[in-house]
Amino acid sequence: MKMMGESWAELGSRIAGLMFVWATIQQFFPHQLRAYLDKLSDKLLGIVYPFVQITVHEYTGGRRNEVYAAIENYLGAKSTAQARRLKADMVKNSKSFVLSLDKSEEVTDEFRGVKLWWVLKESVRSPTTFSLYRSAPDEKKYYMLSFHRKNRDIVAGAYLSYVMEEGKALELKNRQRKLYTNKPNDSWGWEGKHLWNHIVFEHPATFQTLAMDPKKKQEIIDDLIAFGKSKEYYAKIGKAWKRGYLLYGPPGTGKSTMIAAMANFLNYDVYDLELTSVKNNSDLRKLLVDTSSKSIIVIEDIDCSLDLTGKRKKKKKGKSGEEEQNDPLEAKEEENEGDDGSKVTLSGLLNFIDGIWSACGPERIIIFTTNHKDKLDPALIRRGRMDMHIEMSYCKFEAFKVLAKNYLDVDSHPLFETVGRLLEETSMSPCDVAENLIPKTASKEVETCLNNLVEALNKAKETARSNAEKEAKTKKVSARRYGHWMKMIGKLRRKNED
Ligand SMILES: Nc1ncnc2c1ncn2[C@@H]1O[C@H](COP(=O)(O)OP(=O)(O)OP(=O)(O)O)[C@@H](O)[C@H]1O
Repeated sequence: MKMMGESWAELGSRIAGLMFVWATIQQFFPHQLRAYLDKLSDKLLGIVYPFVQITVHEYTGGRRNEVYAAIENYLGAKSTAQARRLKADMVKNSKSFVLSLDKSEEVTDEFRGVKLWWVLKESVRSPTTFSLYRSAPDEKKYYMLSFHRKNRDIVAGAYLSYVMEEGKALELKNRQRKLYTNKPNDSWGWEGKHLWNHIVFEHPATFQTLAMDPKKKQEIIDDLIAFGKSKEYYAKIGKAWKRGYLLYGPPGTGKSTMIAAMANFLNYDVYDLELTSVKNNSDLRKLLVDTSSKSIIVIEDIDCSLDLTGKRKKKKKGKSGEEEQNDPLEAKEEENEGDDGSKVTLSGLLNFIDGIWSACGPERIIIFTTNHKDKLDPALIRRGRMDMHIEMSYCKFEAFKVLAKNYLDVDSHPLFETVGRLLEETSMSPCDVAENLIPKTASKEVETCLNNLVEALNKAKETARSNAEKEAKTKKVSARRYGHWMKMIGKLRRKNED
């Protein structure tokens, strides 16, 4: 049995054939009669066949058509529910196989009350065409969309854009994400291409498994959601669509885990930029330009990557005490060279974040991590550059509950109260808490694991107390010595005065 759209498509092609014959015969009619017959045939055609068809071919100009790929994705979900015959393919860069319509299958769609029919068609490529596009296969596949001509505007305008957007979003959702690391400059490819190595990004961290204060976590999630939806807003205010996050806190508090959770949440790629292997500001710019949108660019331990503090050139004081401009050449040299031999400078990095080059692709996030926020130049982390400063702190009770759920699959236990009290009395990173929750023996009993943690927390508390005592003692001794020396100096002064 023929389907609705397919029958219309067939009827359409038959009518097209008739129209061709009609057009050939018309050549022999006088001019006035031809114009009249043209009008008449248009009217007749409108009555017999009120449908319009749009075809989208898989290959155009020898390349795979992006629109075709988007339609394939868009129809994939609908096809699963409607079509009798489906095709399963493993698509490049996709994490799962993709279901799509098989040949001559039809899918019905509805958009703002308008009914539409999609059919996948296939014809054999003619030998001449094939020789032109050797990379394309023998079969010529195309989607045919049929709809009533009264809906022409809505389909050509809103519907097709909607299909493209949805198809691209689905492609993004199904694709395999990547973790990029920058190659050393001497192994960059021809014409400065292939500047990054990549592997598949498969980090399991999510916001659900991230141990931190739930209120703070929700704030970050809300911020990310708002960012993802702010395309129009950024365009309206005339700012590049990007956002900066500074993650700071002691080692093992989850800064890297947070980045992985963010990337998984947004479905973004991650570019892990190792600043110490970047030769100069110009290479830094090239690396930035070679990143894609929907990505997170990370510079971990920014304070250790380069000595970025105080690199900004201060203006020299002139004799009059007024500030003078530096010699332009000297300024340029100093601008281009750091103290540690590396030539990436603070100003280069600032340009990287918010210079004109940083707007070369939309929807990007830049993250810096550090264990020492106070060591960073304020210019680098001021609001607007690093829009949100996120402190990753030592483990408190709320964060512990997440870890207990992750590692022991428990929501409560009589020992929770003791753990909560001890976490208030001592500082232990989530990394160390997690480490102590992992069963050390064959026994995987919750009680044993929690007791291990209590023991570790008591030990940490004791170590902290004795360290504090030692420090206080050292300070007391220093103060005594200081008093003694001050007395001696006083005595000598008095003697000299006498
Ligand atoms: N907040 C957290 N939530 C869940 N797991 C955590 C958290 N913090 C640390 N961990 C665990 O500890 C390990 C180390 O944490 P992570 O590397 O994210 O810390 P970091 O702050 O980036 O440390 P560093 O400053 O040393 O790079 C992670 O693999 C994770 O298993």
